[in-house]
Amino acid sequence: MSLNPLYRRVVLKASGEALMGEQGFGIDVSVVDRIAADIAAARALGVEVGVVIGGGNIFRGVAVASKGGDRVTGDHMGMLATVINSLALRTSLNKIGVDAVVLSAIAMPELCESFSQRQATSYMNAGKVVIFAGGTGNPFFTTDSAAALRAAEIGADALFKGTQVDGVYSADPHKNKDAVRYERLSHERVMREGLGIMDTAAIALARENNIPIIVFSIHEEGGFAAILKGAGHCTIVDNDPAGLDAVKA
Ligand SMILES: Nc1ncnc2c1ncn2[C@@H]1O[C@H](COP(=O)(O)OP(=O)(O)O)[C@@H](O)[C@H]1O
Ligand SMILES: O=c1ccn([C@@H]2O[C@H](COP(=O)(O)OP(=O)(O)O)[C@@H](O)[C@H]2O)c(=O)[nH]1
Repeated sequence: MSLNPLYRRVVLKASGEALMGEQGFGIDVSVVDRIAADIAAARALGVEVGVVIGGGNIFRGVAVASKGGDRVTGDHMGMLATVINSLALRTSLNKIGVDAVVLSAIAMPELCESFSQRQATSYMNAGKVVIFAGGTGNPFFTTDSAAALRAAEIGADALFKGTQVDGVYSADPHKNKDAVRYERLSHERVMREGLGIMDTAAIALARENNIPIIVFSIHEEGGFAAILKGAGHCTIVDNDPAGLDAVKA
């Protein structure tokens, strides 16, 4: 049976902040369970899925630095937060019968395996959901950059950014109610206009490796699989082969 998803292998970047639900901090298990169900639906289409989760629901290094603390230690704490979130997602996936493994950029063998490109590729070939924990393993980076990096390393066809908003806008829609949503635009334009949906390092890495970025709302139940079937609501950021540069919704 061919289900013909748009992409064969993808990396999903799931917002850390989304995991806290209405609580304002930490992990709301019902939200993690729902994201796990969305990943299961993507797997059911035959798509190989790698996942990077943020840590903003628990800790961000910049928050320490802004109060005069040590940025590097703060970033270490942020990376640990992504491991906590990754373990929560693995639990939710296993609970519904999805085979999932956590590979961490920071070695912590009692909790999970360490990341290597070879091991990650081998698990993905075997149909496991691979959760990339610990970001890039380096301070001064973000989980968006980690997602772009892992997508390049495992040869993903697309990077899905599941975030708080339903696409890329002409300005931050949380700050500007007149912002217009794009249907499609180039990596180059996102960088040129400083559209703050993802950090520039992540966009640049995706552009250099010709990886499209699909920006969609992580809060939309079933949104991930719907986009994979060509039906969902999102913005596609790609290398603009048609020379369109940007198409407004
Ligand atoms: N041009 C833009 N289009 C869409 N969102 C934007 C834009 N500029 C800034 N944002 C903001 O970026 C946020 C997502 O970025 P980020 O902090 O990386 O979230 P996440 O927690 O999902 O990783 C959105 O919630 C939105 O408020
Ligand atoms: O490669 C990385 C990835 C993450 N972080 C730290 O982990 C925190 C949580 O990640 P992020 O802010 O990307 O999470 P999200 O915004 O998706 O919740 C960051 O603020 C950084 O402090 C880091 O130092 N290096």
